[in-house]
Amino acid sequence: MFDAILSSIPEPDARTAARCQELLDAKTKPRGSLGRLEELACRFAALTGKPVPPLPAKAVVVMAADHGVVEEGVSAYPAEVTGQMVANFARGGAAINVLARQVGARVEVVDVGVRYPVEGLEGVKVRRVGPGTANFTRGPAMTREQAEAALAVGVEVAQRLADEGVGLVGLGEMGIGNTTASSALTCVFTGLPPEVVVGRGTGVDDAGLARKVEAVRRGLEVNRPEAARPLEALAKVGGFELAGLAGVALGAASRRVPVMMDGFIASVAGLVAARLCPRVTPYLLASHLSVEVGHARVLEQLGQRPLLDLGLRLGEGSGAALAFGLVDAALRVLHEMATFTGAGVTDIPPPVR
Ligand SMILES: O=C(O)c1ccc[n+]([C@@H]2O[C@H](COP(=O)([O-])O)[C@@H](O)[C@H]2O)c1
Ligand SMILES: Cc1cc2nc[nH]c2cc1C
Repeated sequence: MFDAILSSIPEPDARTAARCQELLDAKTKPRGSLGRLEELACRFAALTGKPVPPLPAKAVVVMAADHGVVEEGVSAYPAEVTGQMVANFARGGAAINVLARQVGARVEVVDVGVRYPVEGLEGVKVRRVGPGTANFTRGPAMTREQAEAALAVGVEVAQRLADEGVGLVGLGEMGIGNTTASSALTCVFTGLPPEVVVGRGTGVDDAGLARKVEAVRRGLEVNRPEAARPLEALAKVGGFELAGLAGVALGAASRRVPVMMDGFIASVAGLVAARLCPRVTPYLLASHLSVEVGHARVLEQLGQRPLLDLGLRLGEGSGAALAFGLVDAALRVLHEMATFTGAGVTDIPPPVR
């Protein structure tokens, strides 16, 4: 089903990136002095195929779903909060609504499997694959068909956004219990044990942390997910929002749209997409480093360095929205800064290559 999408993801264009770097080197600044902003501009050039990419229209996709594993006492909050927060997103009152307004990004909220939904919300796309996943300590979280259906929702949302002119997509999520599912997937794809990967999520105490480690350990023992079978692993110990966001990454990359990951959960979704289709990897940008301990391990696997380190552990796409501001800054430099020649500033000769 995904073969056509997977083979249609274009490779980044190194020559366009080199042209972008030449243009940056002609700007009135010591060479390389805008550091990672220069890298970011060149990455956009490589991905979009344009040496001076236009400032992109931006969207954060917030996928929401629930997790059967919450029965094991792994979150500081009850499952009801997932649906209640979806209502908050719909009213524009959540952190992501505020941070998206700050950078002029739209927020697309998708219910891919909320257990206790608030019905009749305006602006929420309802694409429920199930009423939350099953408890993965007792068997698979979902069927392979459900994993594929949730992936397809994400692909469809991302491709529609691209058709509407969106040129940068952020991955956001909401799902009580989803740091437990994300930890299980991190164990699968890194080979690390649960004690190293599991963190406190919304803020569980020491007893909650111990229950979480044990739930991940049992989930791996009961389901035996394998890194070499990423779709099965996603079905066995993943979540509907994780699958949906992996689909968003694939759909965006298929349209040459860069993807800004958020914290731990959104980055695990990025890692799932990369394992399903390695060609997506260069499209994945790391916005920030979450407090959640497993996040650094996931970014290591993706070969990504986060742009920001603000002590965030919220999710919702909050860090992605904040990093959108850096993308605009990097691209504005390309568009608006004067050159040495234009401004009559003395440059040093370029190195002989
Ligand atoms: O983005 C992160 O790194 C992050 C770290 C910890 C918690 N969260 C958010 O908190 C919820 C999951 O936490 P928990 O404890 O219920 O597994 C979910 O809605 C996430 O958006 C998000
Ligand atoms: C209130 C609340 C808001 C959130 N946003 C993302 N995850 C969340 C978890 C809780 C508990």
